[in-house]
Amino acid sequence: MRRAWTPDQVRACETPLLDAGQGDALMSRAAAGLANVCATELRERYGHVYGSRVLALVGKGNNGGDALFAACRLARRGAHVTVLLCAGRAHPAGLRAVRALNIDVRELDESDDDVLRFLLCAHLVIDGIAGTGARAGLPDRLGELVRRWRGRKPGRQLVVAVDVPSGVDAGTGQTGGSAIAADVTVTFAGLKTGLLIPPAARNAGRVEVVDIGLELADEQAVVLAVEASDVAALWPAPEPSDHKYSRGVLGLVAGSARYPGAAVLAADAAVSAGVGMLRYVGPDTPGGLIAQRSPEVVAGAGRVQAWALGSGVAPDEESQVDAIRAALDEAIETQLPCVLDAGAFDLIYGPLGMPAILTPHAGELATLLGRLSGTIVSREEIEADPARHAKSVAEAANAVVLLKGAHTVISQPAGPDYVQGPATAWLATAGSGDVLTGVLGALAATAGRKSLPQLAELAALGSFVHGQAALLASQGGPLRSLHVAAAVKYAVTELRVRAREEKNVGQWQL
Ligand SMILES: NC(=O)C1=CN([C@@H]2O[C@H](COP(=O)(O)OP(=O)(O)OC[C@H]3O[C@@H](n4cnc5c(N)ncnc54)[C@H](O)[C@@H]3O)[C@@H](O)[C@H]2O)[C@H](O)CC1
Ligand SMILES: [K+]
Repeated sequence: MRRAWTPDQVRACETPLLDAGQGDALMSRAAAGLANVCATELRERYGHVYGSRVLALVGKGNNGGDALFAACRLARRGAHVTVLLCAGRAHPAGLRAVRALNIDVRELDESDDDVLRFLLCAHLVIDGIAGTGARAGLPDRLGELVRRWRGRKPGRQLVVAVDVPSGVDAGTGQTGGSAIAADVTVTFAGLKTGLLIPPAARNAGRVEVVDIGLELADEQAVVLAVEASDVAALWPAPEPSDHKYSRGVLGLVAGSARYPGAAVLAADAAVSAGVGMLRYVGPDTPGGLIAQRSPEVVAGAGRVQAWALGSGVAPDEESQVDAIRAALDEAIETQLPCVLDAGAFDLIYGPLGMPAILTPHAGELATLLGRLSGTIVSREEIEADPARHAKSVAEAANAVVLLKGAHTVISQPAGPDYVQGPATAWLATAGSGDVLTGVLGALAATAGRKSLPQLAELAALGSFVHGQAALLASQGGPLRSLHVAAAVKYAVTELRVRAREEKNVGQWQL
């Protein structure tokens, strides 16, 4: 599991060490780790550190201090380093250290053209403008220069951000008018929440964590991300004694004559994800199509352990809307977990009475926000701060909210958020969401877990595996949702087999 902490949590952890006079030691470890990553990246991209042109953008705080000491280390290894002071002043000891090495130190009072020339000619730009002490957005002139640089940046140029890309809010993940877009972010002690949360997560590039001797407690992390090594342990696997009913039955109310495909895709995905049994509730079209493609599926209502409701159901499909309403009533009585999508959102007016995962995209989340809390927000506003808006709906609906997008944000009323990064942009195609509903439904039915924190973890797991299945289906090219549904089986299998091989254990032990 990837874990991230807020800047406040990191600072609280740092305070005792600073009080004990360890500040310089922390910065020196941070700078050493940063310089090592820079050197490795330079060698990989250009073959050498010696002779490479390095530009360090340096702000007035400790983030700039890290960049200055790292610049010294690179200069000692033969790099041609230029320091650009972006705020007039800078970390005093760091500045003394670069001056002692005769490193070229410039200020922002150079002309725009000169600054741009430095930016465009460097092999490597180190972004030490601001770190955890920063607000979103860069000051006006700097912001404008960074925008112009981004527009003309040479493809091979490397940008390494110190701790967080400058211009992003390290806590909330918001970006201001302009922000640095890094290839690599070298972060200290542990991930900051803004490195996982979109839109800032997009600016971070690959994130490398450098150990500087701070201990952040795993259980206090507030943003998590499921990764490949988690899947074997988290994916609900059958016991030798299981049968189809004990394994978990999913009820699916989805699709309509107008949108039959949604039901076919959700059903295919649920079967592919290894549900004990799937009961499809709905009209002959798409029922007949499902039966043709997945003969395992049983038609008609019956006992289930979870419901997946709403994909491909329009508000005027009365019989399907009634079936969703009946399923929700039953779920409230028996506390069955429900996965709600598309047409099911129209039936949500307040806190839900059963454990549920809602799977809106930004437009649907905006509608839900308006209905549940009277807040009018646009799709764009949601995309600028998805974690906050997902949390508002999670609280108002008392449910897990999985907000679909390139990054998937999973929020719950009380407990950590999860953010799953994009697997492949080819997943931006019709039917992706229906496949996800099927996967989540299968997980809810087979996991036997019902608390909202448990459902949030399942939602993150389902989202991650959905992405892995998309990678298998895509292989770097276009994909069909039907193939993503089929690939869910292979994604889970591959990750389980890999874990077994790594742990060298038998087939029932994971
Ligand atoms: N956590 C640790 O143990 C360590 C952290 N290190 C590094 O220190 C920074 C945090 O340093 P701090 O001095 O608190 O703040 P910043 O350098 O991030 O910001 C300083 C300064 O910048 C101005 N500012 C605010 N917003 C912006 C902006 N958007 N653009 C430009 N300038 C801005 C503001 O006036 C601030 O006061 C942490 O990230 C690490 O890199 C250590 O060195 C290692 C130990
Ligand atoms: K930075």
